[in-house]
Amino acid sequence: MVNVAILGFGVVGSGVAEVLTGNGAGISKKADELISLKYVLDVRDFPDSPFAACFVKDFSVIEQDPEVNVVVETIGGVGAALDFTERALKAGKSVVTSNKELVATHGRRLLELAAEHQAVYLFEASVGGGIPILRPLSECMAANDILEICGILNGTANYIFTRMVQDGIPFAQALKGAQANGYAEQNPAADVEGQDTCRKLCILSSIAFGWHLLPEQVPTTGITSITLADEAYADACQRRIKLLGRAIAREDGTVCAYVEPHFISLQNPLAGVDDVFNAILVKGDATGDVMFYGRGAGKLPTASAVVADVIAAARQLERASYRPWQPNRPSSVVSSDQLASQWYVRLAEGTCSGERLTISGGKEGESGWITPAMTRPQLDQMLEGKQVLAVIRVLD
Ligand SMILES: NC(=O)C1=CN([C@@H]2O[C@H](COP(=O)(O)OP(=O)(O)OC[C@H]3O[C@@H](n4cnc5c(N)ncnc54)[C@H](OP(=O)(O)O)[C@@H]3O)[C@@H](O)[C@H]2O)C=CC1
Ligand SMILES: N[C@@H](CC=O)C(=O)O
Repeated sequence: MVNVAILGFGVVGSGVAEVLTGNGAGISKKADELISLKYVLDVRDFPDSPFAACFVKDFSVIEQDPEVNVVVETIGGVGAALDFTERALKAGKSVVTSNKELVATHGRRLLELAAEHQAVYLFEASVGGGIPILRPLSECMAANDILEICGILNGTANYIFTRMVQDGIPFAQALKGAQANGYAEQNPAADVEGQDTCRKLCILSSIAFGWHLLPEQVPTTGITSITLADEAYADACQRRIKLLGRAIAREDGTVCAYVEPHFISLQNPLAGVDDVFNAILVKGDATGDVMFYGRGAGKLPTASAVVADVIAAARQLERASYRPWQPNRPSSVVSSDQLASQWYVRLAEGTCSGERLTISGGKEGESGWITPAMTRPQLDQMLEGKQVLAVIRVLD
């Protein structure tokens, strides 16, 4: 019998309770064990919940109960979530989480702590919501050297772009829709300013390259400055705007990782990824491109990934875990400034070298451009003295 405790009964935690109990018979069969929900911990009260009898307020009840084998952490952040995770692992309980902030910053140490206490630490739901990505990357692609990871990794940002383009609604209104659907972080700044994508890119890179890439090493630009005018210029040159996390392995062993919105051509498979969907292109030296696609956020898709990890933890405690990755290598990270590409530029007035884009109903004097390929420092030099309204990297 495997007893589960859920920490944090929000969007994901309540979904985990629903899936665990709703699909209970099948789940227990797949785990070769009866899996039972014993506790739910939350700061709030949920008297009307069907799980009301499971609620506790004090984590030590869970920590000290020898019958609890698996703890699901769906609180988020690096405060109480870190404290409870460490205490659960030290008590020999396996921990399953959707908390990418915690994994991206403390994942290496928590994997080591789990191994020291014969427990496992699993976090499939921390990247790509319901998309199976971490285990396939770590196991099914293990024979490859990973050359590049490039993905739409934030459901909220992608939902916002889709609503802006398809419904013509402004950014703030589209963000409200993402929040109403339970896609956004508690503080949605992490979604729209790119940190959430950055954290997921760090987790993917740490697994792919075998050493801990830290969020502070990844230059990150979000989507808050993107307007309907930029979307119109993207449309005018048969491109879509998408927020991408990219990590490129270079021949000298260094990695160039960054998060930025991109103008991507309609031929790129990522261009057609809309709404809350995420997609991750992984290029292996043997496989070439492999694409992972599915719902990147939301209650039940994310709960699906969490519960799959609960089953993995129940089935094969000693084999389910990721190998702790190596410590960070500060000298192995190179700046995206070195990466040449074409750029979309929107100017308040004047001209710029490259192809001029035309939209109907644009503001007087304003113009959009696709420049020749160059690095960001070269672009900044070219634009010196001009009134620049937007700059977005192009990826064809
Ligand atoms: N929503 C999604 O689609 C996805 C979310 N994630 C990640 O999963 C995690 C949870 O996200 P989500 O469910 O959306 O977040 P929610 O804010 O909906 O849920 C978190 C819950 O934990 C409660 N909580 C806060 N502090 C404590 C504490 N100290 N002890 C017990 N409970 C506490 C919160 O209460 P209160 O509200 O009162 O603060 C809330 O009920 C985050 O790390 C998020 O990034 C990952 C993939 C998808
Ligand atoms: N806020 C996140 C939730 C899933 O990780 C997102 O929108 O992708």
